[in-house]
Amino acid sequence: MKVGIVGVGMVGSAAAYALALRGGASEIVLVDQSEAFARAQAEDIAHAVPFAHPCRVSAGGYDALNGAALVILAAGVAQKPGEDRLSLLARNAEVFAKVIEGVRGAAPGAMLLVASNPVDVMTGVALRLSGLPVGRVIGSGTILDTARFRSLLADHMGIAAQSVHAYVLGEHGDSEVLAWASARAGSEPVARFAAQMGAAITGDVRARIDDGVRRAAYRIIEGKGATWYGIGAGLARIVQAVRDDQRAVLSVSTFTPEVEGVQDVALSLPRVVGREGVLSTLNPELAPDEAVALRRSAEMLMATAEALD
Ligand SMILES: NC(=O)C1=CN([C@@H]2O[C@H](COP(=O)(O)OP(=O)(O)OC[C@H]3O[C@@H](n4cnc5c(N)ncnc54)[C@H](O)[C@@H]3O)[C@@H](O)[C@H]2O)C=CC1
Ligand SMILES: CC(=O)C(=O)O
Repeated sequence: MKVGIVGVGMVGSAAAYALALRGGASEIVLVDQSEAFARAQAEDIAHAVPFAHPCRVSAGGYDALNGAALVILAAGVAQKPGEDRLSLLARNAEVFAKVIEGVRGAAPGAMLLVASNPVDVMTGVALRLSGLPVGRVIGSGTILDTARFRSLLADHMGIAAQSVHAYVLGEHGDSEVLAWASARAGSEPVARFAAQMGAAITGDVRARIDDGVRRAAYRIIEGKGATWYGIGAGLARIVQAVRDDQRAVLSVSTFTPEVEGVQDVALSLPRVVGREGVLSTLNPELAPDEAVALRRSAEMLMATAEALD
């Protein structure tokens, strides 16, 4: 499958690298406002290919995206230390106006996978500008937050993150909702599993994990300027679900007709992802406080998207 990536800074290049290492694409084309920068990234990533899977890595202008089945959008500005994701909206919406015109001109059939922040609102922007069907415009949403949640729960219980099934819902951002009530380890509710492992999930543990997930980006950006490895792997995971029609359950963002009484908003819920993009949406069991928090997150995202119009 040919995959394009527009915006090949930290996030776009990490996605390309993860795709190359995982064998997630037969061809990867990098596009950036600086073509020289994209060429340098492509050359560097191509040198990892002999250690991984066969894949052609190149760079070019928008026309090089012709024939791409999926294009990752990671162009625009990123947060500075202390800045929140929503503050990027006006600048990145302007960037998307140009980027989506270029992508649609060269690869009208390509599915769009949005990473630029604030990713939920940008997913709505991409949907509107592209005119594509809803299921073919996917935001990476909380795929990264869900990975952070699973990783912290797994560390606490001393088990593999792959054995933890727990999702972060709503906004990829400050109002996100950790869905504790539906979290499982193996087949057990996570609290029961943790108690059996001698690692009870006390109020303090829960607060520490919540902070660990919700504030992760702020801490990492403070420490090294940006985040890229986690999201790079998350984007590659979504691409593989599409490429292999895996029907994997992933927390990704897409335009949602109704959630907790809020209509027509892009946010994350667990979705079944396959070749045609988002195939269906699951509504996980929520505790009453989680349902209220999800409604608030949805309302905030909707108000933000409306303010942009
Ligand atoms: N969804 C998620 O979980 C995550 C999202 N992000 C977001 O991803 C985006 C990219 O972040 P980084 O890679 O760290 O930033 P970066 O600054 O390293 O890279 C952005 C790239 O976009 C390019 N660009 C800007 N305007 C463009 C245009 N009009 N056309 C083509 N290329 C253009 C720049 O030249 C640059 O190479 C940010 O919005 C950031 O907040 C970052 C981490 C996680
Ligand atoms: C920057 C960002 O959105 C993240 O690492 O979660």
